[in-house]
Amino acid sequence: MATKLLKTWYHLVVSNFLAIVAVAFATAVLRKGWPFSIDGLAGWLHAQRPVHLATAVILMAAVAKLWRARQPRDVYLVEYGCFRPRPCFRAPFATCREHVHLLPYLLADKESLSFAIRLLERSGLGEETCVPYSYHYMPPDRSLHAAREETELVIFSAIDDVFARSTVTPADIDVLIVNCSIFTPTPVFVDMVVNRYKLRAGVQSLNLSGMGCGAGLVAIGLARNLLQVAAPGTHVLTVSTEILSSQYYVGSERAMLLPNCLFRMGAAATILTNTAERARFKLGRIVRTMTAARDADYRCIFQEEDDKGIRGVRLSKDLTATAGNALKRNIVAFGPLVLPVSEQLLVALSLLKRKLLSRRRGDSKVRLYRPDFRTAFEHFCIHAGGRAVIDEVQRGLGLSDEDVEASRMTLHRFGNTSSSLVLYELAYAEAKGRMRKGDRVWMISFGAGFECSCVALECVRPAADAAGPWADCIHRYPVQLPDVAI
Ligand SMILES: CC(C)(COP(=O)(O)OP(=O)(O)OC[C@H]1O[C@@H](n2cnc3c(N)ncnc32)[C@H](O)[C@@H]1OP(=O)(O)O)[C@@H](O)C(=O)NCCC(=O)NCCSC(=O)CC(=O)O
Repeated sequence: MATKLLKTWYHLVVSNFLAIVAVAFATAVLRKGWPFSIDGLAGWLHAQRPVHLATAVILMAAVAKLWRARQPRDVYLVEYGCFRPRPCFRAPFATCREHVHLLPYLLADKESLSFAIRLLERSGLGEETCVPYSYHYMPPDRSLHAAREETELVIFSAIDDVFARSTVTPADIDVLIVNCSIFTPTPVFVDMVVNRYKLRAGVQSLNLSGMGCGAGLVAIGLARNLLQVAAPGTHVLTVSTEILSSQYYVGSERAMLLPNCLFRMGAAATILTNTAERARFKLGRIVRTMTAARDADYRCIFQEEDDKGIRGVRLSKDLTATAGNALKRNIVAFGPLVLPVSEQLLVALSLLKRKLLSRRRGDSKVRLYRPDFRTAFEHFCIHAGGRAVIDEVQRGLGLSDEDVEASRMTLHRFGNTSSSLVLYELAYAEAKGRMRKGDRVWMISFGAGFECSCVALECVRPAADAAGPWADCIHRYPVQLPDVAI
């Protein structure tokens, strides 16, 4: 109790140190110079030549305007929308179990069969996650036609949702960014969207592919960069998805079977702009870290053919450790931008202590202080790549079960929907009514490459209702997750 109180006082004093010094200084100056005479000041101004006063005012106004113009514009999230799958797409465990028992290549390899079932049951996914129509066929329909059908369903639903929730119309969109990692048809996704919503001929469009689950935040970062220098009132529409139909792995290699168990259908769309009206969130700091220079990291999520020439995506067993390391590197840059001074001071002191002790005793094992990110954020949206990925981030950042609830529940309800996941998690916090004006959100994503992106948001206006992907089930969450420790 006493330690908690001490910590609160410490944060209060250190975080407001500059303000405290400024007030003390101003008081000292006032005490020395008091009493000021208004008449004296008026007299002094009167004694100046009017032309000098006017020049000074104009000069100050020009400098202020120039300074303001050189500042990057603030960027806002106007609204976001997510694809909500209908119950007919559900893939309960019983159906998955039955289906894998009907796949001849898995039947021939009993070990891989039981491995796939065991992983599914321990993955953190629930009974209501959804897969595209193509997966409900036996064997799965991996045709281009099926993939295109899935694409149109998920991305148009997400875009319809975001337009329905905001006053922005398709005619207002100036820039369009769509990301999908594995599947890239021709014409590409942006053309599909332009065609469907009849966007203006001059719309700038970008398609991001092959970047895995991290691409959703990469798209938001790209939109932010464009909006910071664009004319006021510019609107960017981003769409994040992963199309599964053509990617179902029909072999028996464990590391390549894992994506079949984890990935589920989903998509999310956001509208961003650079004026504050109509905004729901203000974008804060964004930091992206690439670790692809390390061979192991580069091959961590790898699309290739197995021994039998069957194409799939191999997920390395080291993925969670790789994600943890990438996040650590990211935090080195992100932390100082978002943490309060009081936390940064504690990190600096522990660094100093380690340096001194290692010099004196050769003891380099002094633990560094782990900053408390809960002093900087009220909500955490961690890419729910799998149960172990959330475990790793929770452990690494020292977060509580409540802090990672949105991630675990999203994995349970929707599965790993790839780059759209973090927006489903944001929707969870909003649907639960936990988001308040001024609340800060930390989004963390990982993606093939390997890379880690962090985005900070501040809530300007919470959602008016719980409509969205969680509308029909939020009352059942949080659910008790099965204990898989044994
Ligand atoms: C899959 C799990 C739920 C399984 O958890 P468990 O509690 O069962 O325990 P576990 O980790 O020991 O694994 C159980 C068994 O699976 C094996 N196993 C685990 N991961 C494996 C892998 N990648 N390749 C091959 N085998 C693997 C283990 O060796 C062990 O085998 P045995 O029992 O024989 O010893 C978890 O490991 C997990 O969440 N892993 C991370 C999943 C992941 O990579 N997600 C990221 C997706 S990519 C992404 O999201 C980003 C992107 O696409 O860009």
